[in-house]
Amino acid sequence: MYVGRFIVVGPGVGAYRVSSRSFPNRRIVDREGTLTVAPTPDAPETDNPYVSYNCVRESEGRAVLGNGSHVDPVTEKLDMGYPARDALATALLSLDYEKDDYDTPRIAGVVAAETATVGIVRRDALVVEDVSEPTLVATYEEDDPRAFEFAATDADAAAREAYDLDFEHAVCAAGVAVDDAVRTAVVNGAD
Ligand SMILES: NC(=O)c1ncn([C@@H]2O[C@H](COP(=O)(O)O)[C@@H](O)[C@H]2O)c1NC=O
Repeated sequence: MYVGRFIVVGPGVGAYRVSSRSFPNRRIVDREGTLTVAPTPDAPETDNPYVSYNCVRESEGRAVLGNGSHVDPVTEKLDMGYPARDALATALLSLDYEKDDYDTPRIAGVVAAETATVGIVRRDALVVEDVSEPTLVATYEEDDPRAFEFAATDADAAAREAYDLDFEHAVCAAGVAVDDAVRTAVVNGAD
């Protein structure tokens, strides 16, 4: 099954995977703790505004994950002191779903050591909820957050598990683990 981009978030652990039919020539680059989805050097030029963005950022001991430019305002709202629910709701609603051929939803999560919050804005809904166990939400098909079996407890394992999940067209994945610090890891398919 093809679900496009997806996140899995739960207290203390999270992952984000880029799956892509249309733009497979991409990778995740680690720039001092901010993880950025970027084209590989051999990628064809594109004017699609939705395929390069920060997919993981850190805010005061929490990790923010998501599939587009909304990751930045979610992080900035957290920095300002907004609760995770409000940071997600504000940023997702203001940017809304992507204005592409698929009305692609924006998905995001905030992972703290003991808590996690997941969000999606689709054409028909804005959903933001606190979750107490690993929870999946994706851009297509799996676009209602649901509890999801996810064994990883550290960042490397989370990135690997997300990359290896049985959804089509894996491109690259990021993992996060949060306890007294935020740790990140990356798996790039091209490596
Ligand atoms: N975040 C991403 O990495 C991303 N990659 C592709 N998209 C959007 O989704 C559309 C469909 O892409 P695909 O056929 O690869 O699933 C693209 O035209 C683009 O507008 C993205 N936007 C949201 O997921």
